[in-house]
Amino acid sequence: MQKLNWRRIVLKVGSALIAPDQDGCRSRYLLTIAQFIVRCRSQGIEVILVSSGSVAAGAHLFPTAQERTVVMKKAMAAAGQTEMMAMWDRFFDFPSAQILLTHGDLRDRERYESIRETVFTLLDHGVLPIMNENDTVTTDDLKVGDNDNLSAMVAAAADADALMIFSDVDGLYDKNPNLHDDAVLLPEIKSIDDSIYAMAGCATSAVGTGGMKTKIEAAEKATSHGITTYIINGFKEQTFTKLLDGENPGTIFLPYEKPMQEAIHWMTHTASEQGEVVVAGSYDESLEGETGCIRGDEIVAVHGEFAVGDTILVRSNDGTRLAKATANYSSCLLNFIADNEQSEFSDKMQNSIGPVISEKDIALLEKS
Ligand SMILES: Nc1ncnc2c1ncn2[C@@H]1O[C@H](COP(=O)(O)OP(=O)(O)O)[C@@H](O)[C@H]1O
Ligand SMILES: N[C@@H](CCC(=O)OP(=O)(O)O)C(=O)O
Repeated sequence: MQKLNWRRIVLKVGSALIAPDQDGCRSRYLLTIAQFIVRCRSQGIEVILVSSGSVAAGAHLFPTAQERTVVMKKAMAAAGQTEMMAMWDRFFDFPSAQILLTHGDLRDRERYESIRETVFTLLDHGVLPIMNENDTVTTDDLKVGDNDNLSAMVAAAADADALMIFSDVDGLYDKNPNLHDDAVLLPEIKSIDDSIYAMAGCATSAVGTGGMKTKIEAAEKATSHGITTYIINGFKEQTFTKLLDGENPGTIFLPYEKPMQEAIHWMTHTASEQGEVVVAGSYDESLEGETGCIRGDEIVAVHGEFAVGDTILVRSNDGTRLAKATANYSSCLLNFIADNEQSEFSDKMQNSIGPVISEKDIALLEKS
């Protein structure tokens, strides 16, 4: 067998593979995935598993449930997660560890660093991290909402070389293959633009969450961090043989040639802004020329409440999203600077505190 040149990979397993009959966990497909994990580890490849399926796995424990309300799904997830972890654990003769998280954890830089450190420590000690969204505690504001995007955030946090999204189709087709007989499989995607998103339809399986759209979003997040991304069929054994032979069994999304630096990637794709600073200048005037230099007299308005170190959105007054950045000032102080007519005051502040946003903590956004 040829030696694969991945150092660390993230595998994302969809609900349909965990509970194909929607009647509790089944080992039918997981056994092959588990064998793949064992083979990768025996070649020295570090593996992180993102496993969906807690709701699908737990549903059978609530036979009298009339409807799948949000609260009912949370209860199913809480109960199903235990069954699912027990199932995974049975396959391995090495330890595994459960990490449940939300977007609230990933978008907070301190908690994000803590997740990274824990994952690296587990890997250093040969423990398999198994991750999922913490469905029981999520709210609309706190959740990632789908494990495709979550797995891409995890892959970026873990500095993985490859992200493999195992689904119930062979890869990305030019249209939904479950609805169109003439759909064509696309083996390689060099760059992701609107035409790629236009191919994605919704999930047609009973248990899937995001369909192809969230998988393309995940591929965009991961490839922009230099992570090769696969969408592949987890139901077929030959998928795993091909992967181990170094072949492409589905769709491969090629990584950016110039990947974003880790902190900028986190700010662009994982952090969400706590507030907004509206500036008078245009994109080029405010940010491209002297990156990070926003003068106090350029600030038109400050929206939301944020503290030093929070992520903010910089927007021009024509509505264009210019950048995401780490705030060096609180919203309270920036409001004061914006309201103060005398520019000497803001100059004095900036001379002592520094620029409103710093050059190293700024992610320029597309003009949108
Ligand atoms: N262009 C497309 N190519 C492939 N599958 C597509 C496409 N558009 C929509 N789909 C649907 O996406 C489904 C996979 O997504 P989903 O059901 O969320 O799976 P998972 O549980 O693996 O995340 C496929 O079964 C298919 O019905
Ligand atoms: N956190 C949820 C999974 C949500 C999800 O993204 O599901 P899927 O589309 O099957 O990957 C669960 O464990 O049921």
